[in-house]
Amino acid sequence: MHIDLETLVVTPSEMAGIDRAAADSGLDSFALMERAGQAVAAVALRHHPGALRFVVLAGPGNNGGDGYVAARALLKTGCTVELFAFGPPPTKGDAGRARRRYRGLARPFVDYQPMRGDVVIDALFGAGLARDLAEPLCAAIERVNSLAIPVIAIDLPSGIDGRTGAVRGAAFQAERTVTFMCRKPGHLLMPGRSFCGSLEIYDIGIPARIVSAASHHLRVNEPHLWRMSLPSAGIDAHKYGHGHLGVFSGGRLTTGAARLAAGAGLKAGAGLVTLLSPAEAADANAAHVTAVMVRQIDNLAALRTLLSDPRFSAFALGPGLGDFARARNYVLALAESGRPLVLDADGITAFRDEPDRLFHAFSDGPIRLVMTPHAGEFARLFADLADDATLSKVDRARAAALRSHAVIVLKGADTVIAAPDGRALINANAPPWLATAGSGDVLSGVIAAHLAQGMPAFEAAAAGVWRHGAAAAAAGSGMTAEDLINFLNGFDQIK
Ligand SMILES: NC(=O)C1=CN([C@@H]2O[C@H](COP(=O)(O)OP(=O)(O)OC[C@H]3O[C@@H](n4cnc5c(N)ncnc54)[C@H](O)[C@@H]3O)[C@@H](O)[C@H]2O)[C@H](O)CC1
Ligand SMILES: [K+]
Repeated sequence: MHIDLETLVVTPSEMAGIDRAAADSGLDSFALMERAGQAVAAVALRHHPGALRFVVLAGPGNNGGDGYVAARALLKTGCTVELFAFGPPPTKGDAGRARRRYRGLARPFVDYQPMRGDVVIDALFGAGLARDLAEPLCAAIERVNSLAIPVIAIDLPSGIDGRTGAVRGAAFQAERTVTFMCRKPGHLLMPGRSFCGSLEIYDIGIPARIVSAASHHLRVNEPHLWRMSLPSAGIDAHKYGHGHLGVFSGGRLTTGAARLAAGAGLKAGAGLVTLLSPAEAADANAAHVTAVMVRQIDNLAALRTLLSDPRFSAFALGPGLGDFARARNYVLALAESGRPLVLDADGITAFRDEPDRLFHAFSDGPIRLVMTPHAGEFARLFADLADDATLSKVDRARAAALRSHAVIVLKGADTVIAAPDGRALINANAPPWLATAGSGDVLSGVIAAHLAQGMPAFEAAAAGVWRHGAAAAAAGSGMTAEDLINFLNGFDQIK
């Protein structure tokens, strides 16, 4: 069986379990540290062959151990290396052994004076960072950052929490980060991701089956994880029609958001898309669309009539909707109808006073609700999860998915997609300029189009988030939400 470590993401505590399992299986743990440190030295030499001096900042744990190995390897090549040790130098275990094999000088950390021309190997803390950094660490890190000294971080930039991506006091702004076997959440979640520089993942020889057995269904969002669920995928193509997507429009002055979602839905592959518009906005909508259709829906009775047509295969509700009471009534009717639904923006906010009513409505049967909140909307439905500072973004999305029996797309530069069964993905293909007015409406439309074509909710959401990011990357900076729609690629072009 092929185990894919490329997309796997493991938390620091899972990684510690992996280390133990590797040792229990007879693997030489010092050999792992040797390979880790040697890999870092090789990266340093490859990228900085002309460094005036390599400065290894070594902490008291195994991250420091990797640093001693790297320092020894760099010394051996004739480079100038200085090592500054923070805290009690390791004496026991692999790190102690690595320290003893390093024959150079170890100076106290406080002696380090950052200088231009240095290349810093950051071996202070990795997976074992347990609390906020204090002085003199913070001041030294800030000084290195302010001098723009290139930093090669071992495993994680020191100060970045590997589980959450949070900055604990201060963190190195690394030029590159060398990690081992697979990524950690802190490499992908913000702000951690922005401190890592370019990330190199090095195989230090832990068998993939050991890594995978200790991991818990967290991955980076990549097409091969959902490609087989795409409507056009190979021999399954006949299973799916292209569906009919209904997108609810707001009132007279707030129709644009729904039109963006509808246009995106059509471009993303829904066979038919109809804007479901209140009377006051029907003319405005009709005047603006061509391939997208418009149908007047003014009340629950009209919606129920529409729902008696089985060809409507999915809905999107929320962008620009405005009227919360109407939103709640419609959502509950949609839930009853069994149709899949993307709930966004006002559709989410509409349930702020009674989230359980929403969750209850979708609590039975297969997952058919996808919610796409940004952090603020998330807090309206899941205040306790939003307030719990111990939770990572992944933990929050997972807990919310479980509670709501929905797929949660918790948006941001590091969008997390989570399912009630615990599967979770961190998205990493979105450029910063995707944060533009209307881009969330486009995302709703794309995901809803996938649902309309019969994709399961988790895959529909994951594919939607990825295609949305890819479209933004293709559109380039300065794009608008309309451009984003035009740059949505067909399924056949997803590599
Ligand atoms: N399989 C692997 O991935 C391998 C990883 N290696 C490296 O080992 C580290 C993790 O080592 P660990 O000893 O568990 O933790 P750290 O070295 O990161 O830190 C623990 C050390 O630091 C002290 N400490 C923690 N937080 C603070 C703080 N805020 N201020 C001061 N001191 C702090 C704590 O008390 C401990 O003493 C992993 O990242 C890899 O680099 C192996 O080398 C190869 C196998
Ligand atoms: K580090």
